[in-house]
Amino acid sequence: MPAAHLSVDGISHTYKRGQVRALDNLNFQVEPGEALALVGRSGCGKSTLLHIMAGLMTPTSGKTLIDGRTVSGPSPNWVMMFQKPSLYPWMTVAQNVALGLKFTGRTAEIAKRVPEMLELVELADYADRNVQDLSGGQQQRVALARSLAPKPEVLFLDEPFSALDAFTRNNLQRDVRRIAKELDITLVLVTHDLSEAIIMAERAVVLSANPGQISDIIEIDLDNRDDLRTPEYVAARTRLTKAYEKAAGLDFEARHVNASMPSSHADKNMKPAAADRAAVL
Ligand SMILES: Nc1ncnc2c1ncn2[C@@H]1O[C@H](COP(=O)(O)OP(=O)(O)OP(=O)(O)O)[C@@H](O)[C@H]1O
Repeated sequence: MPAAHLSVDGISHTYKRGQVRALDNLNFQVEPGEALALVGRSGCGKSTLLHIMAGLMTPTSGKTLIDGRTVSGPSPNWVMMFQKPSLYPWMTVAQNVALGLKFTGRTAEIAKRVPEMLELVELADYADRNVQDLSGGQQQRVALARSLAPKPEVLFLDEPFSALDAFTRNNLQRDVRRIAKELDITLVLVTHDLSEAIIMAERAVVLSANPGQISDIIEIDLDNRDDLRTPEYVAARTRLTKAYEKAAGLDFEARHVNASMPSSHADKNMKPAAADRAAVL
């Protein structure tokens, strides 16, 4: 099946009966097979938008179209991965991966598809292990295999790697991008981490907050996503950082506060703008 095209058409969303304006009239397209990142400061509406796009929430107004069909709820054709992989601890790796197919009534495909998926996420030797015995990164790979087994057209990622160490996170970012390209899956990813957006996505939608609006859409045109020292990477990083700062309304004081503060203290006792700056770095 060819990759899906997404269209976000005039999406607005409010919470608390209109008291919180989370999103205001968002319009953009995601091309078939494209990987698109949603970035912006905390509270700008990234998760709200992703949940709406995946059919897990109904917007106050507007709609998402996937290949011309209005998204009105969850579907096996578009799947979401979260920060914490929700695996069944009493089941083996293979059984967890099979669940995606079981839930969609495709049990006949399990015998062929599960080993294929485990191969893809480099866990072929772990099929009979209990998921509890796996590392956080390996568990996220199991969740990925489970999501991909029913051959979705779109994969939504809500900061799925943020709980992992830098090395594991880096490997997964590259592997998920590679797998999405191999399987011709359209990818939409929410991230706080601008490096993650650059490694994984061809474009980033940068949101400003209160209410969430599109501040910029940045092209990330890189030939080589493995080497983070190339001039292209540095240029993309600079463009995205500037767009993020503009959208977040970060000022000189925020930079100063952050520059004098160890990163382990970045979230505590810090003004919101400074905490955002920490997220950029
Ligand atoms: N259930 C809710 N009820 C009321 N307000 C909410 C609810 N969920 C989110 N909001 C508000 O909507 C706005 C957008 O929230 P959202 O979680 O989508 O932002 P975000 O960019 O994903 O934030 P973060 O990066 O911190 O996860 C924020 O002002 C938030 O406080």
